Amino acid sequence: MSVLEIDHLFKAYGSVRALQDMTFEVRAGEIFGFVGSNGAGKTTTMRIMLGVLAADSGSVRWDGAELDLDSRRRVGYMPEERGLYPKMKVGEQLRFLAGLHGMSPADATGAVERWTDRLGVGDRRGDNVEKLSLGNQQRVQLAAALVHNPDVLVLDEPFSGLDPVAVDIMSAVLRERADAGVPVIFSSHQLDLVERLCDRVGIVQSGRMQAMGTIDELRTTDRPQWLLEVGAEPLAVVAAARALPGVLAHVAPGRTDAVVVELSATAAPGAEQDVLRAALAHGPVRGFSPIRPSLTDLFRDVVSADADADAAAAAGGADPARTEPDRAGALA
Ligand SMILES: Nc1ncnc2c1ncn2[C@@H]1O[C@H](COP(=O)(O)OP(=O)(O)OP(=O)(O)O)[C@@H](O)[C@H]1O
Repeated sequence: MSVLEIDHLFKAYGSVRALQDMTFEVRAGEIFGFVGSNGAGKTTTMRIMLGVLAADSGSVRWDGAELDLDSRRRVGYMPEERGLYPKMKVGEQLRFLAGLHGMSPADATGAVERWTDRLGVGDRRGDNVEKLSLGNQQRVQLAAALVHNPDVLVLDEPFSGLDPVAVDIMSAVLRERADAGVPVIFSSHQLDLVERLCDRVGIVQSGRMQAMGTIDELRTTDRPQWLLEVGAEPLAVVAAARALPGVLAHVAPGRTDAVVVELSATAAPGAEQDVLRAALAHGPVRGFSPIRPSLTDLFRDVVSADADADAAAAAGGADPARTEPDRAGALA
């Protein structure tokens, strides 16, 4: 299967270490969400993937071969800073870009019509780009990334500033391209959208891939939590749960009728059922369900773990070139 491999990229801008061993892969047919705090290194990685920027070391490979000038023509790229000529007509500009990617004028015209119609800007083909709203310019920018039917799609924040209808159109287009076998990678700060749309997600921080996997894999933890909704007396239930080996419990924050139960590694298999039985012995149980962290929760965990590691390094205790947190290695 074809794979886009980002392999041990390092990049510094003067004293700023933007990428420090950035490594991950995007498989054919998957949508990969690239998330991270501001300044984490997403744009730098994408620019290196496109050859717009040179890495200090490391490589980017597609199908096992290092990306070169020729193979990069088969990549559709949507740069963060956008790259349209404001005073050029939408249709003319897209045909020009398609031509640069080697399409014949007839094929280019057909593709431009198809994509502008699909993205809802077909009636703006005769307008200068600068006359379009920012959201519509962004739709044109996506058309520019798609017009030459690329084998790989790399999109830097394609969803920022789009209205909900445009988000739906863009999401459907990305899913369609992935289903056609194209690896799709995009960066975004809209984590709900990433959670909904992506097959796998990579969370970057300080120029490294800190956690990677499907949302379900990222949620997997050796300390599963459950929410136990009880009629009354949550403290009695907390005490009963804590009496079981390896079980931690506390009243759910902001609630007077619910208990958070956490099973540590020393809890017996199926200990949650023992907790349930213990709670039922105290009164009715209205709900009992696993707590599934959102991508936003997972993201916060990664970022705060990184901040803690930085603080430890600053205090002189830890190796600044620390190893990656647990999730990264386990799920990469
Ligand atoms: N041209 C440049 N010159 C100097 N430093 C730069 C340059 N471009 C990026 N950086 C720095 O490199 C680091 C990574 O930046 P990058 O733009 O890759 O992050 P990002 O994850 O895309 O952030 P954002 O989510 O804000 O777009 C940051 O510390 C940034 O300030």
